[in-house]
Formats: sequence, structure tokens, C-alpha cells
Amino acid sequence: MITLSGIEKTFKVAKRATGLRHAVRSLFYRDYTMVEALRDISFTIAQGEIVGYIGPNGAGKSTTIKVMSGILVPDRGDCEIMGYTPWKDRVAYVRNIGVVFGQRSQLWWDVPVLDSFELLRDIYDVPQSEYGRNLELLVDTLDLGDLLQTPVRQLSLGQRMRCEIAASLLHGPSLLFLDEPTIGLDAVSKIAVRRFIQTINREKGVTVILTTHDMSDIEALAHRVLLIGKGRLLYDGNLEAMRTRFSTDQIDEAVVKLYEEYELV
Ligand SMILES: Nc1ncnc2c1ncn2[C@@H]1O[C@H](COP(=O)(O)OP(=O)(O)OP(=O)(O)O)[C@@H](O)[C@H]1O
Repeated sequence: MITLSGIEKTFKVAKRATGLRHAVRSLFYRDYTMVEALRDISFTIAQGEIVGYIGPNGAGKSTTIKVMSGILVPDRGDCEIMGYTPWKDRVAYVRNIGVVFGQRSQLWWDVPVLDSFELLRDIYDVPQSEYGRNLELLVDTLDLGDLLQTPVRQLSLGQRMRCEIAASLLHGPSLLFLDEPTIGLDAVSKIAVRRFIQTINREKGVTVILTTHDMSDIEALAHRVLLIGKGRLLYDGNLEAMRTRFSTDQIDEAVVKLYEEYELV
């Protein structure tokens, strides 16, 4: 379903000058540094998998998700997802994917949740009957009944996250990118979100790529993890193999050992 091969992305970042002399100089001369966010990233993911995409801060996780969702164009490499090149066939491609960035909202802040959902239905051009079926299922399984008429700005973080996840699935995508979907959630909301991810994967066969720093999310959901550090893919395998390799039951500990092995901490 997903094939990435040799994906590279470098950002050119202007250096910030400190001190008056340097600040004045920077008006005329700009110094840049190059940040190699992704270096030769290659992997394949089969339909129906739940894959945990993990790595320390600044490792390149969000950049990969942005490339795979068509938001960013890589400098080099190929990416084929369901027969599309995400950044080339963006309009057709996005009908097949759902994206949730835990730190950003795709809902309109001041209007009731249901109005945002209907706007998304129009944007994705979802037929009314399909929209009705999807909405009913999402309201039921994510327990959104009481939230639909509430403006987004009045929702708690956990309530908003459930609405964000519903919003990403209204058009019935078969691939879901979740970038830190449980960030800041309490235990009850976290478990509700996890159960929902398991349900849509099991019952609808939705493939899920999950980025998180919460190893208990990974343990609960992902059979396979991809570990990225400093833009390179360092590990691709299942959690059991990772535990055995580092002789620990604690997945957090295994991750730290892996980081140490690659001198990432
Ligand atoms: N638009 C951008 N412009 C310049 N540099 C960027 C940009 N986006 C990301 N970077 C840099 O690329 C590197 C990878 O960033 P990315 O956001 O992909 O990391 P991440 O693994 O998602 O990190 P975190 O866990 O902290 O969210 C970082 O060094 C970051 O500063």
C-alpha cells in the first residue's frame, strides 16, 4: 500500500543573529544552515497494518508524515501510496487518506462541531448517504452525541481530539495518519482513542500510521515500529524482537537503549 524509497528532505534555515553588530550585518548578508530532516528513508507498509513511527524530538517523524500526506515535496526519492504520488496527485489522493495532527486543528474554532463536519463533507464532496452512515458510526463509537452542537473553542482537549479523529474519517479513507493523537489526554480519553483506532483497523481495515512519544500507545496498538533518529531509519521490526534484543520488558527502556546504540542521546 505504501512504498517509500530513498526519500530525502533538507531545510534551509536562516541563522538568527544575536547582538547589534550581527543583527545589522544580517540585514545585508544572510547566513544559512542546512537541516537534513530526512536521509534516505525507505520502507513499505501493507494494507491493514498499524505501524508506530517513533523517534526523539526533531528526528523527522512529522516531516515524513507531511511527505506521505502530500503537504511537503521531498528533494529526492520516490513515494507511492495506493498508486498515487502524494504531492503530485494531491487532489485525488487526499480523498483516500485521513490526517490528524494532535497539535493542530482541522476544525473551525468558532462554529459548532457539526458545521465543521458539514463543511468537510462539501470539501471532500462526500455523497449525502455515505456521509450520513459514516457520521452515525463515528458519533456512536466516539461518543460525540453531546458535542456536535458545541463550538470547538468550548471543547476540552479530549473532546476536541475525538472530534478531530471523526473529522479525519468522515470521507471514509482507507489510510489514516495520526501525529500524536493522544498528546495531553487523560487516561480515560487516551483509552477511548486507542479503542477506536483498534476498532476502525479491525472492522474497516483502515491502515494506521501512528506517531507518538507515548510508548504505551505503541504497546497497545502497533505490532510493528519504525524508529527514526536524525533523519535516518534505525529500526524496523516488531516490539517483541525489540524487547528480546535489549533484554527488557519495558518498551521505553528498549527505545532508550536503541537511541544510545545510535548515539542519539
Ligand atoms: N519547515 C521547516 N523549516 C525548517 N526546518 C524544519 C522545518 N520542519 C522541520 N524542520 C526541522 O527538521 C527536523 C525534523 O523535524 P520534524 O518536525 O520532522 O521532527 P519530529 O520527529 O516530528 O519531532 P518532534 O517529536 O519534536 O515533533 C528538525 O530538525 C526540525 O527543526
